[in-house]
Amino acid sequence: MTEQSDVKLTYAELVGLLEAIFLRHGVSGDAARVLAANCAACERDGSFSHGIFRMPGYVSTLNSGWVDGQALPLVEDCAPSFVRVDAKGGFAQPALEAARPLVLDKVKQNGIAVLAIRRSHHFSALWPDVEPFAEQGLVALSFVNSMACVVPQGGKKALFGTNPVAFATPRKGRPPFVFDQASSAIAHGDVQIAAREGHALKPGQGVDRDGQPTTDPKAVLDGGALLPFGGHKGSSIALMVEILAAALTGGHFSWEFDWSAHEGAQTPFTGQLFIIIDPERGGNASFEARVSQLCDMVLEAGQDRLPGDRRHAIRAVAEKDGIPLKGETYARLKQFAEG
Ligand SMILES: NC(=O)C1=CN([C@@H]2O[C@H](COP(=O)(O)OP(=O)(O)OC[C@H]3O[C@@H](n4cnc5c(N)ncnc54)[C@H](OP(=O)(O)O)[C@@H]3O)[C@@H](O)[C@H]2O)C=CC1
Ligand SMILES: O=C([O-])C1=[NH+]CCC1
Repeated sequence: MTEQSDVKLTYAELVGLLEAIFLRHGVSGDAARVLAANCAACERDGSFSHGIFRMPGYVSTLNSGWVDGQALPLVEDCAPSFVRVDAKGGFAQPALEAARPLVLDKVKQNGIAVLAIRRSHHFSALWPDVEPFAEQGLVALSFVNSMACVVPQGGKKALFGTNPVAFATPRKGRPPFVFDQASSAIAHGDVQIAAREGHALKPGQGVDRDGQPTTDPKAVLDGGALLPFGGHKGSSIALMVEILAAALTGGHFSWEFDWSAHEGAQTPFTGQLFIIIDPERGGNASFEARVSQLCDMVLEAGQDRLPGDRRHAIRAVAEKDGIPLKGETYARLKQFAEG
């Protein structure tokens, strides 16, 4: 195999390579492990806008000093069902890991827990944050805001982030049902990929720097903005995410942080909120079976597939054959890890 030929890595091999990159660029051992597993899982599952495509952005952000890879999250037990974490300018996922035992304990005791993370950087997909809760039999919701690049419905100024919402629930006999979606018409990562690959956007996804509708991803990235999905409805969801992920947690709104002094910085410095529920407290012993039944009914009613089906199909192939990487991408990752 030459450096330039395509390669296939196991999940463990990809995690190891990404972990070496994070460590090489100043991230603590605990955080490097969490971030590498997160990013490798995105690549394995075909979440390509948040898999290894993001590694140059992680590296340039770490090199810029914008994020603290060594931050030690401070976990605060503030009420019977409320946990707060100050991520102290580090990444959100290690903050979640630091809080997880206390959150699970509170859900067990009280049936529900809210986890509010502030002063955190989130640069990934949300589904890896919620899916593990559902694998433990819990229902989980999460909200994270990002960087101002979405204009409110009918507006002229980018104010909201692309602000995704993720939901996960266990279901009987199958992997959890999970959806994870931006509140913009398209995620910023997919606009970057479209620009790189020379694809046009769909009408209604973005505007140029003069506020005129455009399908040119470069015009969106060069001073333009994205639109909320579904007009005023997506706009309200984006607004709600700002309230839950930033106002409620004590993090920055998407328009509030200033990274201009950190050339190469790409990770939004905001907040993240989780709501975790024990469905057993609903008193319905057949909850998981009811969810499965509902999912079947949706397919029977004519929907092509359910959210998560694409990811699980790609994951199954990756688990059998390995995670495919282009040779040049693999070579670049090795350079990041070694050079
Ligand atoms: N950290 C951050 O600040 C941000 C992160 N993001 C991330 O970007 C990623 C992409 O977001 P977005 O572009 O909105 O995602 P998509 O529109 O691609 O997918 C959204 C959800 O809908 C499902 N889905 C897609 N197509 C169909 C279909 N035809 N039928 C049924 N279900 C379908 C997906 O499942 P499946 O995965 O199986 O295709 C997924 O759960 C997300 O993971 C999000 O968390 C976005 C914005 C900001
Ligand atoms: O794709 C996206 O919109 C983003 N991903 C990380 C920050 C914003």
